[in-house]
Amino acid sequence: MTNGPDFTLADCVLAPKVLLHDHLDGGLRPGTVLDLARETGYDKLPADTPDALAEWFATAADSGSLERYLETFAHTVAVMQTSAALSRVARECAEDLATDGVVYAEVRFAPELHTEHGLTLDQVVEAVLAGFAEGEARARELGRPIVVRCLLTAMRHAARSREIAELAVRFGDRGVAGFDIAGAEAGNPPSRHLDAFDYLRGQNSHFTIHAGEAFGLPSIHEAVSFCGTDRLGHGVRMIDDITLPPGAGPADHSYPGAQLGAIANYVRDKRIPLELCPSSNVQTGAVASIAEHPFNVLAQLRFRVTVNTDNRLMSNTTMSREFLLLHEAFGYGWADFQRFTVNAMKSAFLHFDQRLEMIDEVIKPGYAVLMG
Ligand SMILES: O=c1[nH]cnc2c1ncn2[C@H]1C[C@H](O)[C@@H](CO)O1
Ligand SMILES: [Zn+2]
Repeated sequence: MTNGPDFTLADCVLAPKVLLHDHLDGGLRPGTVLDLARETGYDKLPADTPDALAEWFATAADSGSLERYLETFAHTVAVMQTSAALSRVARECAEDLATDGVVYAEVRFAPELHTEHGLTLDQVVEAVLAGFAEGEARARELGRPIVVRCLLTAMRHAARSREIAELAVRFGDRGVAGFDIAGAEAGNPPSRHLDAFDYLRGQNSHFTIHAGEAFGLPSIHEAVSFCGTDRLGHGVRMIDDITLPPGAGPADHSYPGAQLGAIANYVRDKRIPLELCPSSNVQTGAVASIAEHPFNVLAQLRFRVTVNTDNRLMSNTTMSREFLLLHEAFGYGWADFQRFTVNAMKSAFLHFDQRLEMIDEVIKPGYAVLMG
């Protein structure tokens, strides 16, 4: 790997970044959670100042279990039940990502979780799209242009995936780029939702599936081979299908002699993107630490790795911070980050010409300046 100069967080902010895996209900500003709770009469928040609330989310999510990590979303989802709240959260999300130097983002959320106060699924999606459009406009005014698309998530323990898939297709020309399945992985295999995936394939639509996060290879195998996913949400457990030679470690950067099993070979051969989320994986216990994250092995073995935040509030993180953590753990330089960013842009649910334009007009020129 390129051992670049020592980076600061500010350097990482300057790099153009592409974010494919970020949850809208996992990225609220703490102050906004408090404002919205006050406005809607939600009185169950565990803290009453932005700092204390930020601290609570980060600590509670740091649980070592995906199930307990997911419990923290009760508070954010509770305050995202009106059109005004959804639009505000989406607008601030676009602004925050743009300020962090993200140039293209696909932000996901589950419409079915936002109908408790009577909104229809269509109204939920319309409110979020309006917020993203406002945020994009403000970012443009501030000279930090960003393109934001959304992915509609269906919860894997529920039974509304076909309906949400149809919603995604219906909004396909209005800013919804694809579909996703999320929630507690164990006991809820992706093949439960084959009907939705078959429908999406029939519509030539794109989807990603959370797989290989809390649960291992069988989940990845189903997502890839039975469901035909375009990308893997996390996919970090892909490492379970790779045998490294004895003694191989982070210092041995090229991992010669690594043996790939059938699933790992298939995912790499087909260039199926891995939406890796380093900090989130540490919090849910999928990996022990950033230094022990398989990111580097997978990158060295030329899987199509991408860097993502998952939930900025729960992980108290940003894309720039994830870059910095990877730099500190593995010594990545700008050439590496350009590769991961181009990987992500190639994997976006946009048309080919749009992806190419972002790579040629925004990403490569941005890194050329940094490497200059
Ligand atoms: O990392 C995750 N794995 C599985 N499900 C997740 C993850 N992060 C967020 N979610 C769930 C909780 C949210 O309410 C839902 C929609 O964004 O997706
Ligand atoms: Zn996720």
